[in-house]
Amino acid sequence: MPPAAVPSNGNGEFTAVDPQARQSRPPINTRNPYQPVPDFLSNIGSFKIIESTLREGEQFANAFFDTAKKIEIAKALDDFGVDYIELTSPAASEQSRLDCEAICKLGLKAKILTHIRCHMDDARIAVQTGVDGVDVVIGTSSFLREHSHGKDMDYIAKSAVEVIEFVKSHNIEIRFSSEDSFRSDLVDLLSIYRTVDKIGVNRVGIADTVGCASPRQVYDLIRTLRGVVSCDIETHFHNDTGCAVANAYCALEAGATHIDTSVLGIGERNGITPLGGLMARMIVADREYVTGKYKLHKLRDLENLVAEAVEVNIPFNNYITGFCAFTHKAGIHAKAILANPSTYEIINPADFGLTRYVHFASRLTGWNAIKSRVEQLNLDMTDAQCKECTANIKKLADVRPLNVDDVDSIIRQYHFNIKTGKDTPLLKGLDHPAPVPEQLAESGEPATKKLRSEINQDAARCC
Ligand SMILES: CC(=O)SCCNC(=O)CCNC(=O)[C@H](O)C(C)(C)COP(=O)(O)OP(=O)(O)OC[C@H]1O[C@@H](n2cnc3c(N)ncnc32)[C@H](O)[C@@H]1OP(=O)(O)O
Ligand SMILES: O=C(O)CCC(=O)C(=O)O
Ligand SMILES: [Zn+2]
Repeated sequence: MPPAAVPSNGNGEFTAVDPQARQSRPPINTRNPYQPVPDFLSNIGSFKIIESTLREGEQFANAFFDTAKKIEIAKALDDFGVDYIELTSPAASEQSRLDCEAICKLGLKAKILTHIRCHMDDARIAVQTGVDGVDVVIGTSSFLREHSHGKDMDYIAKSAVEVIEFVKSHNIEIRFSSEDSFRSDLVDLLSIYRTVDKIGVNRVGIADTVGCASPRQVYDLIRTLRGVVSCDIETHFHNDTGCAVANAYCALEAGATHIDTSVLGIGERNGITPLGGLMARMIVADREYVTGKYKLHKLRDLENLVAEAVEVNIPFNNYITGFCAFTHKAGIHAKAILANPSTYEIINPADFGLTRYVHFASRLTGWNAIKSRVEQLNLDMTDAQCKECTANIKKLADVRPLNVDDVDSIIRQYHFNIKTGKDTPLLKGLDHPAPVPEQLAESGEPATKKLRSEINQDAARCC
């Protein structure tokens, strides 16, 4: 069972948000002043998602989905609001075929696609499954023509036409894609796309199969293709060189209409554009479109479902749902976040049903964060006292990692001391006499045995 994707409120003991303090804060900016200006090519505000967790995602090294899990994932994707769900080829195995039929019978809102080789044997099986559409692919780069299927461009064009016409004759949506598009000859590519567009293919697909493309290359190729075909353009980006989200965005800017994703980005090698990463990028570009179309608050559950199914943890730095994606630590950040979250947040966690956290238990903590914590604890301290108390906290934080309880007891003890008029030297906040550094380090030992993420989680609370 993977850990919760974000720091939870745990036992809920700190729902402590001071409503007064909250009201006095300026509202979060919901409109991004840097939102891109629409242009005639861009589909930033009208894209569709082809969700391939159940096809590309099944190619992830750890993936095994039984029928029940596939159905659960398909329903969750549908509920999230993806436009298409792409399934493994029914030619891959008998169970793959049966699963494809079973998912087609669910009556989901999303259109169901299956993904096949450019071959009549596969096409004949695919059209019998009940899918709404068939995604056909064949390699066009010299690598694939030589080392995969061994066919030349004439053969590819001929078989593409045959398969497309066959699928169309069954009144099923059809897409034709070139595998390894970015290492294919541009003239070959444009020529085959023009051919399939003329015979009425619904979409053409561009695939960065090896993850070699840069955003600029993507923009150039898609913009050129946009001038050649009139059908929709789907794009598929592997993440080997870290550009999968950026490439998807550039493709939309250049006129692509559909983006392939998988939950958590799972797929061959290190995978493709992650659904959550795409949502993060697109909500900044067009919040209205994204929030109007997708149930973003379901993202975390969807990711947990898939993470559990393929037995991985959600990465700490995952887009949106990584445990620290909305945790603010350094004092300078914390102060500004408390004043107006948009200062250091381009995404509002509430759009995803999530909460922001302010970390206030480290040597980087500033007095503004402590003051906010003092207010959450309903204690009465002046700014000068908050500053002195912060100095105490820093002193201990220089020796060992702290958690919320450490800081709260320093604050409470400090508060008790000032209210009772006791002399309060540094480290006066500890319940016991000021420990020497070795004792502090020792008392920190159990904490250091915890995962650092757990410690950090313990050290931050929602603001
Ligand atoms: C980039 C991508 O992710 S593409 C999608 C990948 N998806 C899959 O591979 C689905 C799962 N695959 C499978 O179950 C199997 O590979 C099958 C059933 C499709 C084919 O299995 P096999 O016949 O045993 O062949 P094998 O997998 O060893 O090799 C691939 C075969 O497909 C052919 N081929 C590869 N790509 C294509 C293509 N796009 N169009 C037509 N034929 C192709 C190859 O020439 C090779 O056939 P050959 O051995 O007769 O030369
Ligand atoms: O069919 C496609 O467009 C993409 C196939 C694929 O997974 C890839 O090329 O990486
Ligand atoms: Zn792929």
